[in-house]
Amino acid sequence: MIDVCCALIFRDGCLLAVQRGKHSDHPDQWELPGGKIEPGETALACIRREIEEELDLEIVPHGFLFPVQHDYGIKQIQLFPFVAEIDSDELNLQEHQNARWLKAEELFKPHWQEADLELLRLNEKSILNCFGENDDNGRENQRPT
Ligand SMILES: Nc1nc2c([nH]c(=O)n2[C@@H]2O[C@H](COP(=O)(O)OP(=O)(O)OP(=O)(O)O)[C@@H](O)[C@H]2O)c(=O)[nH]1
Repeated sequence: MIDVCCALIFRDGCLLAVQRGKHSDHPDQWELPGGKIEPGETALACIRREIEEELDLEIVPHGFLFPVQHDYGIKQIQLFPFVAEIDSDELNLQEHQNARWLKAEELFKPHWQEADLELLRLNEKSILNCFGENDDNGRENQRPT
């Protein structure tokens, strides 16, 4: 079982999704930024390191969601999701070919990796709540339902 951490990063009521490279496992599919936990590393240290390496960003994780286990046939992974926010607008993609900020109603639009799809379905309610967090201007009321 491969232990992998990933981050649900929210900014301005949107969730960050990133697209894997053309020559990676699962080419062109979308995922949450993150990566494998290294030996001796805590999950928290892992997610901070991976986000720094992949996006050139510092995050302060402030919550976590239910993990999922997924069997891809050739590999089995366990995915540990953290929730985090960032202030910066500056994403510097180091490994991914693309990034997009999803609105709540776009959550299932990207072609997610299978494990992510399970993770999003399992945690859907909590994730939808995160889209509205920190929005005390009532802006969420103006979103199409
Ligand atoms: N980072 C990340 N990996 C995911 C997600 N969902 C998912 O199934 N995976 C799988 O988890 C594994 C993590 O691999 P990775 O390539 O991102 O990890 P890493 O940065 O440590 O890679 P490396 O071994 O090339 O250094 C891959 O098999 C990937 O397909 C996700 O949302 N984020």
